[in-house]
Amino acid sequence: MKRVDEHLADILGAIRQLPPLELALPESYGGVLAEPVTAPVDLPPFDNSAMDGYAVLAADVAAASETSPVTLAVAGDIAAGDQGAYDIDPGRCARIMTGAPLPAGADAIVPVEWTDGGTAEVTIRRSATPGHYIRRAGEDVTAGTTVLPAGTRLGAAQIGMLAAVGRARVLVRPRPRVAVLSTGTELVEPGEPVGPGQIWDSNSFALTAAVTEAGGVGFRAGSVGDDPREVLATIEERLASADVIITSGGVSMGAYDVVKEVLSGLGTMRFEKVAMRPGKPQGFGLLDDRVPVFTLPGNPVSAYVSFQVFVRPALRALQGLPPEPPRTVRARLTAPVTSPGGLRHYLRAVLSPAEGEHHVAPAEAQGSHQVFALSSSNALIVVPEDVTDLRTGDTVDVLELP
Ligand SMILES: Nc1nc2c(c(=O)[nH]1)N[C@H]1C(S)=C(S)[C@@H](COP(=O)(O)OP(=O)(O)OC[C@H]3O[C@@H](n4cnc5c(N)ncnc54)[C@H](O)[C@@H]3O)O[C@H]1N2
Ligand code: MOO
Ligand SMILES: [Mg+2]
Repeated sequence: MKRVDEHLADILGAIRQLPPLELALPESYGGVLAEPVTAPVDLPPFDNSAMDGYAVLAADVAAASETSPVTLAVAGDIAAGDQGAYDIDPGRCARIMTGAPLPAGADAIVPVEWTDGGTAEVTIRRSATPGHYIRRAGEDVTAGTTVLPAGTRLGAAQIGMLAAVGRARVLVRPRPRVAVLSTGTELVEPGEPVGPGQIWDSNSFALTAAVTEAGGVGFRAGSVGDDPREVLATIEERLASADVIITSGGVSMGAYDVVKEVLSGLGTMRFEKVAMRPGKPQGFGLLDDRVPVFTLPGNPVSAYVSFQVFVRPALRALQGLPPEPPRTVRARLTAPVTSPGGLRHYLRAVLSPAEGEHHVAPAEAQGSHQVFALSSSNALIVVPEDVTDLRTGDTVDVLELP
C-alpha cells in the first residue's frame, strides 16, 4: 500500500496555483494577494485631531488650570471633511471634531471635557503642550511603503488596509471553488423521508462545510445514484465552473462502485490503496489538465479524515500558500489504544488541556461509519505506521480538528 506522505506529496506535486484574478474588494476576501500593495499617500494623509475639542496654540493654554482657567475666542467649527478654513492666532481657537484637519497655526488639541464647551468663546481649565492629541500625517504609513506583500491572505483587517490606501480592486489568487458530489443510490436528501435501505446524505454537507473551514468556497453538487452515466455527466458538468471537484463513495471493491469505474483512465486519475485508517481507498488526478479531482471513500468518517489529510493542504497549495503550520500537539493518552500496524491510524478523540500538558481520550467508537464519535471529537490521535500498542500515559501526536 502507498504511504500517506507519498500520496500527499503526489497530490501537492500535481497541483498548479490558480491564476490570479482582479477582484473588487468585497469579492477578494480569503484570496491571496498576487501583487504587493504599496500606499500611494501618507496615512493619515494630513495632520488631524484625535479628539472632539478645540484646536489651540499650546502657548495660549500653557498656564491654564482649574484655579486659573484661560478663555479664548472661538473662530468657528471644523468638522471631519472640512478643509481647515481658519488660521489660529494668539487668543483664538477653533472648535474641532475627531478626524478634522488641523487648522493652520494650531499646535495642540484640548478635549472638550477640559472646557466649558463654549461656541463663541471657550474657557479652558487644563494646559496642553505642543502636539497634544494631534495625529500626524504619515504616522501610520508613509507614501511608498509596502503595506501588504504578495502572498498575503486577505482577511478583514487586510481588506480594510486595501480600502484605506484607496484600492478598489486587487489581484488575488481567489479562494478555490470546490464542487462536492455524493454518490450512492441509497442516499436521500435530509428533510426527505427515508425508505427501507436508505440513509440521509451527510458527506456532501460535511465536505462542503470542510471546504469553508479550509478557506475555499464549497458548492454542493448534491448526490447522484450509482449510475455510471449520471456520475460522469455530473462531474463533467462541474469541470467548467469548479477549481476542484470532490466526490465521496464508489471507490472501493463493490459491484456498484461506479466512481472508480467511470473515472479510471480519464486525465491523470489514479485509484490507490493508501496505508491509513480510515480512508484506505483513495482516488486523485487532474481532469482537463487543470481540475484536481479527489474521489474520497464513502464512509463518512473516512471521507472527513481524507479531506483533512489530503484536500485541506491541496486547497492551500492552489492559492500558493505555504503548508499550514502543524496543528499537531503532544498529549498523554487516558486509555490504551491498539493499531494494526503497517498503516497510519487516525483515532477520533477528545483533547483537553491539563496542568502543564494535554490529555487525550480516544473515543470508544472507531468505526468509519460512526459519525457520532466524530462529531463528539475535537482531535485525531495519529498512531504511526510502526506502532501497534500504546498504553495509558503514553505520549502521542494529536491533530487538532478545525
Ligand atoms: N471488499 C472490500 N470492501 C470494502 C473495502 C475493501 O477493501 N474491500 N474497503 C472498505 C473501506 S475501508 C471503505 S472506506 C469503503 C469505501 O467505500 P466506497 O468509497 O466504495 O463507498 P460506498 O461503497 O459508496 O459507501 C460506503 C459506505 O458509506 C456510506 N455512504 C456513502 N456515501 C455517503 C454519504 N454521502 N452520506 C452518508 N453515508 C454515505 C454508504 O452508505 C456505505 O455504508 O469500502 C469498504 N468496503
Ligand atoms: O478506509 Mo475505510 O476508510 O477504513 O472505512
Ligand atoms: Mg463501495
